[in-house]
Amino acid sequence: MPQSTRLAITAASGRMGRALIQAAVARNDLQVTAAIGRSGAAYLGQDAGQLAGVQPLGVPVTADLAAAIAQVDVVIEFGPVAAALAHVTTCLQHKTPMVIGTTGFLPEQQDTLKAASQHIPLLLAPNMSVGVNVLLAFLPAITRVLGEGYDAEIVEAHHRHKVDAPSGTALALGRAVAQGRGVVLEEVACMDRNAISGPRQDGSIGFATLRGADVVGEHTVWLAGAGERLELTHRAASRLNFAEGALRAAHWLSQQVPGFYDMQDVLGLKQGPVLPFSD
Ligand SMILES: NC(=O)C1=CN([C@@H]2O[C@H](COP(=O)(O)OP(=O)(O)OC[C@H]3O[C@@H](n4cnc5c(N)ncnc54)[C@H](OP(=O)(O)O)[C@@H]3O)[C@@H](O)[C@H]2O)C=CC1
Ligand SMILES: O=C(O)C1=N[C@H](C(=O)O)C[C@H](O)C1
Repeated sequence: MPQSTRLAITAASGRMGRALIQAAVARNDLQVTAAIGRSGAAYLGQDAGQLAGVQPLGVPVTADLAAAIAQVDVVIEFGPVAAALAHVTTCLQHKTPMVIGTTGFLPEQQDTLKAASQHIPLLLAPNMSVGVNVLLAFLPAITRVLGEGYDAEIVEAHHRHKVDAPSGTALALGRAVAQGRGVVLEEVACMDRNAISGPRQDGSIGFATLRGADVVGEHTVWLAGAGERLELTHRAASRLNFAEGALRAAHWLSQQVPGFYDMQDVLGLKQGPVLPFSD
Protein backbone atom coordinates (compact mmCIF):
# COMPACT_ATOMS: atom_id res chain seq x y z
CA MET A 1 0.00 0.00 0.00
CA PRO A 2 1.42 3.48 -0.86
CA GLN A 3 2.46 5.53 2.16
CA SER A 4 -0.06 8.11 3.27
CA THR A 5 0.84 11.82 3.23
CA ARG A 6 1.70 12.97 6.75
CA LEU A 7 0.19 16.30 7.71
CA ALA A 8 0.77 18.99 10.29
CA ILE A 9 -2.36 21.03 10.95
CA THR A 10 -1.51 24.41 12.44
CA ALA A 11 -4.10 26.55 14.27
CA ALA A 12 -5.59 23.17 15.15
CA SER A 13 -8.09 24.67 17.59
CA GLY A 14 -9.55 27.07 15.02
CA ARG A 15 -12.73 26.63 13.01
CA MET A 16 -10.70 25.54 9.99
CA GLY A 17 -8.15 23.59 12.03
CA ARG A 18 -10.89 21.40 13.50
CA ALA A 19 -12.63 21.01 10.13
CA LEU A 20 -9.31 19.88 8.61
CA ILE A 21 -8.79 17.24 11.29
CA GLN A 22 -12.40 16.03 10.88
CA ALA A 23 -11.97 15.78 7.09
CA ALA A 24 -8.54 14.12 7.34
CA VAL A 25 -9.76 11.23 9.50
CA ALA A 26 -12.21 10.30 6.72
CA ARG A 27 -9.32 9.71 4.27
CA ASN A 28 -6.90 6.82 4.28
CA ASP A 29 -4.31 8.45 2.00
CA LEU A 30 -3.63 11.22 4.53
CA GLN A 31 -2.62 11.10 8.17
CA VAL A 32 -2.45 13.88 10.77
CA THR A 33 0.91 13.38 12.47
CA ALA A 34 1.24 16.82 14.07
CA ALA A 35 -1.20 19.41 15.39
CA ILE A 36 0.03 22.84 16.36
CA GLY A 37 -1.69 25.39 18.57
CA ARG A 38 -1.07 28.78 20.14
CA SER A 39 1.73 28.98 22.67
CA GLY A 40 0.31 28.97 26.23
CA ALA A 41 -3.15 27.77 25.19
CA ALA A 42 -5.04 25.57 27.64
CA TYR A 43 -5.61 22.83 25.04
CA LEU A 44 -1.87 22.10 24.50
CA GLY A 45 -1.24 18.42 25.26
CA GLN A 46 -4.82 17.48 24.40
CA ASP A 47 -5.33 14.86 21.67
CA ALA A 48 -5.87 16.54 18.28
CA GLY A 49 -8.76 14.22 17.36
CA GLN A 50 -10.57 14.93 20.60
CA LEU A 51 -9.99 18.66 20.17
CA ALA A 52 -11.71 18.37 16.77
CA GLY A 53 -14.56 16.25 18.13
CA VAL A 54 -13.54 13.02 16.39
CA GLN A 55 -11.79 9.84 17.61
CA PRO A 56 -8.45 10.15 19.44
CA LEU A 57 -5.54 10.20 16.99
CA GLY A 58 -2.69 9.72 19.44
CA VAL A 59 -1.36 13.12 18.36
CA PRO A 60 -1.05 15.69 21.17
CA VAL A 61 -1.38 19.34 20.23
CA THR A 62 1.91 21.19 20.74
CA ALA A 63 3.04 24.76 20.10
CA ASP A 64 6.28 23.83 18.32
CA LEU A 65 6.10 23.13 14.58
CA ALA A 66 9.91 22.84 14.33
CA ALA A 67 9.97 19.97 16.83
CA ALA A 68 7.25 18.07 14.96
CA ILE A 69 8.20 18.75 11.36
CA ALA A 70 10.43 15.67 10.93
CA GLN A 71 7.22 13.57 11.06
CA VAL A 72 5.48 15.67 8.43
CA ASP A 73 5.29 15.69 4.61
CA VAL A 74 3.08 18.80 4.24
CA VAL A 75 2.06 21.61 6.60
CA ILE A 76 -1.49 22.97 6.27
CA GLU A 77 -1.79 26.51 7.59
CA PHE A 78 -5.03 28.34 8.40
CA GLY A 79 -3.65 30.44 11.26
CA PRO A 80 -3.29 34.22 11.65
CA VAL A 81 -0.92 36.02 9.27
CA ALA A 82 1.93 36.42 11.81
CA ALA A 83 1.81 32.75 12.85
CA ALA A 84 1.64 31.69 9.19
CA LEU A 85 4.76 33.70 8.34
CA ALA A 86 6.65 32.18 11.29
CA HIS A 87 5.64 28.71 10.08
CA VAL A 88 6.85 29.54 6.56
CA THR A 89 10.32 30.13 8.05
CA THR A 90 10.19 26.72 9.76
CA CYS A 91 9.04 25.02 6.54
CA LEU A 92 11.88 26.70 4.64
CA GLN A 93 14.43 25.46 7.16
CA HIS A 94 13.15 21.90 6.79
CA LYS A 95 12.23 22.05 3.05
CA THR A 96 8.65 21.07 3.85
CA PRO A 97 5.82 21.90 1.40
CA MET A 98 3.10 24.17 2.70
CA VAL A 99 -0.58 24.72 1.89
CA ILE A 100 -1.76 28.14 3.08
CA GLY A 101 -5.42 29.10 3.35
CA THR A 102 -4.88 32.13 5.58
CA THR A 103 -6.21 35.39 4.10
CA GLY A 104 -5.27 39.00 4.77
CA PHE A 105 -1.59 38.97 3.74
CA LEU A 106 -0.28 42.42 2.78
CA PRO A 107 1.42 42.71 -0.64
CA GLU A 108 4.93 42.62 0.91
CA GLN A 109 3.96 39.54 2.95
CA GLN A 110 2.77 37.87 -0.25
CA ASP A 111 6.20 38.65 -1.70
CA THR A 112 7.73 36.77 1.25
CA LEU A 113 5.57 33.76 0.39
CA LYS A 114 6.59 33.96 -3.28
CA ALA A 115 10.26 34.13 -2.29
CA ALA A 116 9.82 31.05 -0.07
CA SER A 117 8.24 29.18 -2.99
CA GLN A 118 11.59 29.28 -4.81
CA HIS A 119 12.77 26.72 -2.26
CA ILE A 120 9.64 24.75 -1.27
CA PRO A 121 6.35 23.87 -2.98
CA LEU A 122 3.96 26.50 -1.57
CA LEU A 123 0.26 26.72 -2.35
CA LEU A 124 -1.71 29.84 -1.42
CA ALA A 125 -5.46 29.98 -2.05
CA PRO A 126 -8.01 32.27 -0.38
CA ASN A 127 -10.72 29.72 -1.04
CA MET A 128 -10.19 25.98 -1.36
CA SER A 129 -13.71 25.08 -2.51
CA VAL A 130 -14.21 23.63 -5.99
CA GLY A 131 -17.17 25.95 -6.67
CA VAL A 132 -15.31 29.19 -6.05
CA ASN A 133 -12.34 28.02 -8.08
CA VAL A 134 -14.52 27.14 -11.06
CA LEU A 135 -16.08 30.62 -10.80
CA LEU A 136 -12.59 32.17 -10.65
CA ALA A 137 -11.63 30.25 -13.79
CA PHE A 138 -14.71 31.34 -15.79
CA LEU A 139 -14.96 34.94 -14.62
CA PRO A 140 -12.26 36.49 -16.85
CA ALA A 141 -13.94 35.05 -19.96
CA ILE A 142 -17.41 36.10 -18.80
CA THR A 143 -16.39 39.69 -18.08
CA ARG A 144 -14.40 39.90 -21.32
CA VAL A 145 -17.45 38.89 -23.34
CA LEU A 146 -19.81 41.22 -21.45
CA GLY A 147 -17.50 44.14 -22.15
CA GLU A 148 -17.56 47.65 -20.75
CA GLY A 149 -21.31 48.12 -20.33
CA TYR A 150 -21.54 45.98 -17.20
CA ASP A 151 -20.80 47.36 -13.75
CA ALA A 152 -19.03 44.85 -11.48
CA GLU A 153 -19.76 44.74 -7.76
CA ILE A 154 -18.60 42.03 -5.38
CA VAL A 155 -20.61 41.36 -2.25
CA GLU A 156 -19.33 39.05 0.47
CA ALA A 157 -20.85 37.88 3.76
CA HIS A 158 -19.09 36.09 6.61
CA HIS A 159 -19.45 35.24 10.30
CA ARG A 160 -18.99 37.90 12.96
CA HIS A 161 -15.48 36.67 13.95
CA LYS A 162 -13.78 37.30 10.60
CA VAL A 163 -10.95 39.82 10.96
CA ASP A 164 -10.06 40.73 7.35
CA ALA A 165 -12.18 42.58 4.80
CA PRO A 166 -12.92 42.32 2.00
CA SER A 167 -12.44 38.55 2.14
CA GLY A 168 -9.53 36.97 0.30
CA THR A 169 -12.05 35.34 -2.02
CA ALA A 170 -13.73 38.67 -2.82
CA LEU A 171 -10.35 40.13 -3.75
CA ALA A 172 -9.57 37.11 -5.93
CA LEU A 173 -12.95 37.48 -7.67
CA GLY A 174 -12.18 41.17 -8.21
CA ARG A 175 -8.83 40.24 -9.69
CA ALA A 176 -10.51 37.77 -12.05
CA VAL A 177 -12.93 40.48 -13.25
CA ALA A 178 -10.00 42.88 -13.69
CA GLN A 179 -8.09 40.25 -15.65
CA GLY A 180 -11.05 39.81 -18.03
CA ARG A 181 -11.05 43.56 -18.61
CA GLY A 182 -7.29 43.84 -18.98
CA VAL A 183 -6.93 46.21 -15.99
CA VAL A 184 -5.19 46.07 -12.61
CA LEU A 185 -7.57 45.61 -9.66
CA GLU A 186 -5.70 48.01 -7.38
CA GLU A 187 -6.23 50.80 -9.95
CA VAL A 188 -10.00 50.34 -10.27
CA ALA A 189 -11.16 48.94 -6.91
CA CYS A 190 -13.74 50.93 -4.97
CA MET A 191 -13.62 49.71 -1.37
CA ASP A 192 -15.97 52.15 0.32
CA ARG A 193 -18.75 54.55 -0.50
CA ASN A 194 -20.10 56.96 2.03
CA ALA A 195 -21.40 60.51 2.30
CA ILE A 196 -21.66 62.15 -1.13
CA SER A 197 -19.37 59.75 -2.91
CA GLY A 198 -20.55 60.81 -6.36
CA PRO A 199 -21.78 58.67 -9.24
CA ARG A 200 -20.22 55.32 -9.95
CA GLN A 201 -16.86 55.57 -11.72
CA ASP A 202 -16.88 53.87 -15.13
CA GLY A 203 -14.87 50.65 -15.02
CA SER A 204 -14.61 50.53 -11.25
CA ILE A 205 -14.98 47.24 -9.37
CA GLY A 206 -16.93 47.76 -6.16
CA PHE A 207 -16.73 45.75 -2.95
CA ALA A 208 -19.32 45.43 -0.17
CA THR A 209 -18.81 43.51 3.07
CA LEU A 210 -21.42 41.99 5.39
CA ARG A 211 -20.59 40.39 8.78
CA GLY A 212 -23.01 38.46 10.97
CA ALA A 213 -23.43 35.55 13.36
CA ASP A 214 -22.37 32.20 11.91
CA VAL A 215 -22.39 32.80 8.14
CA VAL A 216 -19.75 30.41 6.75
CA GLY A 217 -18.97 32.37 3.58
CA GLU A 218 -20.99 33.80 0.70
CA HIS A 219 -19.80 35.65 -2.38
CA THR A 220 -21.77 37.26 -5.21
CA VAL A 221 -20.37 38.88 -8.32
CA TRP A 222 -22.89 41.36 -9.70
CA LEU A 223 -22.52 42.28 -13.34
CA ALA A 224 -25.10 44.99 -13.90
CA GLY A 225 -25.86 46.04 -17.45
CA ALA A 226 -28.60 48.34 -18.77
CA GLY A 227 -31.86 46.46 -18.29
CA GLU A 228 -30.34 43.24 -16.97
CA ARG A 229 -28.13 41.92 -14.21
CA LEU A 230 -26.09 38.75 -14.00
CA GLU A 231 -25.44 37.52 -10.43
CA LEU A 232 -22.94 34.74 -9.83
CA THR A 233 -23.18 33.44 -6.27
CA HIS A 234 -21.29 30.88 -4.24
CA ARG A 235 -22.58 29.90 -0.80
CA ALA A 236 -20.60 27.66 1.54
CA ALA A 237 -22.89 25.74 3.89
CA SER A 238 -20.04 24.15 5.84
CA ARG A 239 -16.27 24.50 6.28
CA LEU A 240 -15.79 20.91 5.12
CA ASN A 241 -15.67 22.12 1.49
CA PHE A 242 -12.66 24.26 2.30
CA ALA A 243 -11.06 21.52 4.41
CA GLU A 244 -11.50 18.86 1.74
CA GLY A 245 -10.03 21.22 -0.87
CA ALA A 246 -7.03 21.90 1.37
CA LEU A 247 -6.46 18.15 1.90
CA ARG A 248 -6.67 17.55 -1.84
CA ALA A 249 -4.16 20.37 -2.29
CA ALA A 250 -1.82 18.89 0.34
CA HIS A 251 -1.83 15.49 -1.34
CA TRP A 252 -1.14 17.11 -4.71
CA LEU A 253 1.54 19.45 -3.33
CA SER A 254 3.48 16.59 -1.75
CA GLN A 255 4.34 15.49 -5.31
CA GLN A 256 5.38 18.89 -6.69
CA VAL A 257 8.72 20.64 -7.15
CA PRO A 258 9.28 24.03 -5.47
CA GLY A 259 6.98 26.71 -6.90
CA PHE A 260 4.12 29.06 -6.15
CA TYR A 261 0.81 27.27 -6.71
CA ASP A 262 -2.87 27.84 -6.13
CA MET A 263 -6.06 25.78 -6.20
CA GLN A 264 -6.41 26.33 -9.95
CA ASP A 265 -3.26 24.23 -10.38
CA VAL A 266 -4.68 21.41 -8.24
CA LEU A 267 -7.97 21.39 -10.14
CA GLY A 268 -6.36 21.63 -13.60
CA LEU A 269 -8.05 25.00 -14.28
CA LYS A 270 -4.89 27.03 -14.92
CA GLN A 271 -5.23 27.02 -18.71
CA GLY A 272 -8.74 28.47 -18.37
CA PRO A 273 -11.96 26.61 -19.08
CA VAL A 274 -12.99 25.81 -22.63
CA LEU A 275 -15.90 28.12 -23.41
CA PRO A 276 -17.77 28.46 -26.71
CA PHE A 277 -16.48 32.05 -26.89
CA SER A 278 -12.89 31.41 -25.69
CA ASP A 279 -10.10 33.02 -27.72
N1 LIG B 1 -8.65 29.40 2.03
C1 LIG B 1 -9.84 28.99 2.47
O1 LIG B 1 -10.54 28.18 1.82
C2 LIG B 1 -10.33 29.49 3.78
C3 LIG B 1 -9.58 30.40 4.47
N2 LIG B 1 -9.94 30.78 5.72
C4 LIG B 1 -9.01 31.63 6.43
O2 LIG B 1 -8.40 30.86 7.45
C5 LIG B 1 -8.04 31.69 8.54
C6 LIG B 1 -8.56 31.12 9.85
O3 LIG B 1 -9.96 31.09 9.84
P1 LIG B 1 -10.76 30.41 11.06
O4 LIG B 1 -10.34 28.98 11.21
O5 LIG B 1 -12.18 30.74 10.87
O6 LIG B 1 -10.17 31.24 12.30
P2 LIG B 1 -10.35 30.95 13.87
O7 LIG B 1 -10.43 32.30 14.51
O8 LIG B 1 -11.43 29.98 14.12
O9 LIG B 1 -9.00 30.25 14.29
C7 LIG B 1 -7.82 30.97 14.47
C8 LIG B 1 -6.74 30.01 14.93
O10 LIG B 1 -5.51 30.70 15.02
C9 LIG B 1 -4.96 30.45 16.33
N3 LIG B 1 -4.16 31.59 16.80
C10 LIG B 1 -4.61 32.78 17.22
N4 LIG B 1 -3.57 33.56 17.57
C11 LIG B 1 -2.46 32.83 17.37
C12 LIG B 1 -1.07 33.07 17.54
N5 LIG B 1 -0.63 34.24 18.00
N6 LIG B 1 -0.20 32.08 17.24
C13 LIG B 1 -0.63 30.90 16.78
N7 LIG B 1 -1.94 30.60 16.57
C14 LIG B 1 -2.84 31.57 16.87
C15 LIG B 1 -6.17 30.25 17.22
O11 LIG B 1 -5.77 29.59 18.40
P3 LIG B 1 -6.60 29.78 19.77
O12 LIG B 1 -7.86 28.97 19.60
O13 LIG B 1 -5.70 29.24 20.81
O14 LIG B 1 -6.87 31.24 19.91
C16 LIG B 1 -7.03 29.40 16.30
O15 LIG B 1 -6.58 28.07 16.28
C17 LIG B 1 -8.56 33.09 8.19
O16 LIG B 1 -7.50 33.83 7.61
C18 LIG B 1 -9.62 32.81 7.14
O17 LIG B 1 -9.87 33.88 6.29
C19 LIG B 1 -11.07 30.31 6.33
C20 LIG B 1 -11.86 29.42 5.66
C21 LIG B 1 -11.56 28.95 4.32
O1 LIG C 1 -12.73 33.68 7.25
C1 LIG C 1 -13.47 32.82 6.71
O2 LIG C 1 -14.29 32.17 7.35
C2 LIG C 1 -13.31 32.59 5.27
N1 LIG C 1 -12.33 33.18 4.67
C3 LIG C 1 -11.95 33.03 3.32
C4 LIG C 1 -11.83 34.36 2.62
O3 LIG C 1 -11.41 35.36 3.26
O4 LIG C 1 -12.11 34.45 1.43
C5 LIG C 1 -12.72 31.99 2.57
C6 LIG C 1 -14.08 31.65 3.08
O5 LIG C 1 -15.03 32.48 2.48
C7 LIG C 1 -14.19 31.64 4.59
